Amino acid sequence: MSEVVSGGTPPAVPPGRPRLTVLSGPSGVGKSTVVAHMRQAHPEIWLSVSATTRSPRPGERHGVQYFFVDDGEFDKLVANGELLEWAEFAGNRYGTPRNAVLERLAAGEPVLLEIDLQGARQVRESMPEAGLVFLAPPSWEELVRRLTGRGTEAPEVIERRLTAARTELAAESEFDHTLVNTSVEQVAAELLALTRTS
Ligand SMILES: Nc1nc2c(ncn2[C@@H]2O[C@H](COP(=O)(O)OP(=O)(O)O)[C@@H](O)[C@H]2O)c(=O)[nH]1
Ligand SMILES: Nc1ncnc2c1ncn2[C@@H]1O[C@H](COP(=O)(O)OP(=O)(O)O)[C@@H](O)[C@H]1O
Repeated sequence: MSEVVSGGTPPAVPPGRPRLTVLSGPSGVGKSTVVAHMRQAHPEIWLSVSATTRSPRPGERHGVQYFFVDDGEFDKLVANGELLEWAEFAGNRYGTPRNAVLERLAAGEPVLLEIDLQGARQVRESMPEAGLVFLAPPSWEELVRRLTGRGTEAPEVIERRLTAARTELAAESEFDHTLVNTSVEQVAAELLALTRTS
């Protein structure tokens, strides 16, 4: 007869070893770059694809970087409870589709969310076992350089994002871990370690 240890299926996420990791940090700090670098070598880390009302940048594709939806569609996602969290950021709305995340977690796979501070706070409330990681710039000047140098936003959009960045940088202490994005390779390795143990 096989031994019954706890009388049930073990939880997909053992206590103290959450497999849900949230990565936040100011726009332009390098979140997408670091995540892409990590996932190139470790595609098993599943990255949630968010819904957003912002317009695609050149090269972005529906269902890859984001699900690009209009205001009405986003309203429906909210009304139907289909989002795990959502927030308005610099004039657009962004949200994490709930079911896909829960399915991956139930399957025991490591899940990564790349979301803003407001979203990170909501996840902390609804899924306190999540590991919250803050990606910080080496300096304010370097953040401005990266955001401007990326060349994807108009000057007034950059200004909005830098205003949000001040609030986000001030909230760093709410996170479980801070990684400073000086070297993409190094930070990607540190993030990988956190997705496994955070
Ligand atoms: N709350 C929340 N924030 C998101 C979500 N998806 C993306 N974001 C955040 O929205 C902000 C703007 O994203 P984006 O327009 O792609 O600009 P970028 O991060 O500067 O490349 C970033 O802080 C993202 O992390 C989401 O599903 N929920
Ligand atoms: N460690 C780094 N050193 C120098 N430039 C970086 C580094 N990480 C990212 N970048 C650059 O900074 C810009 C913003 O990076 P991105 O990944 O788009 O940021 P985010 O996703 O946080 O908005 C990009 O042009 C990217 O190539």
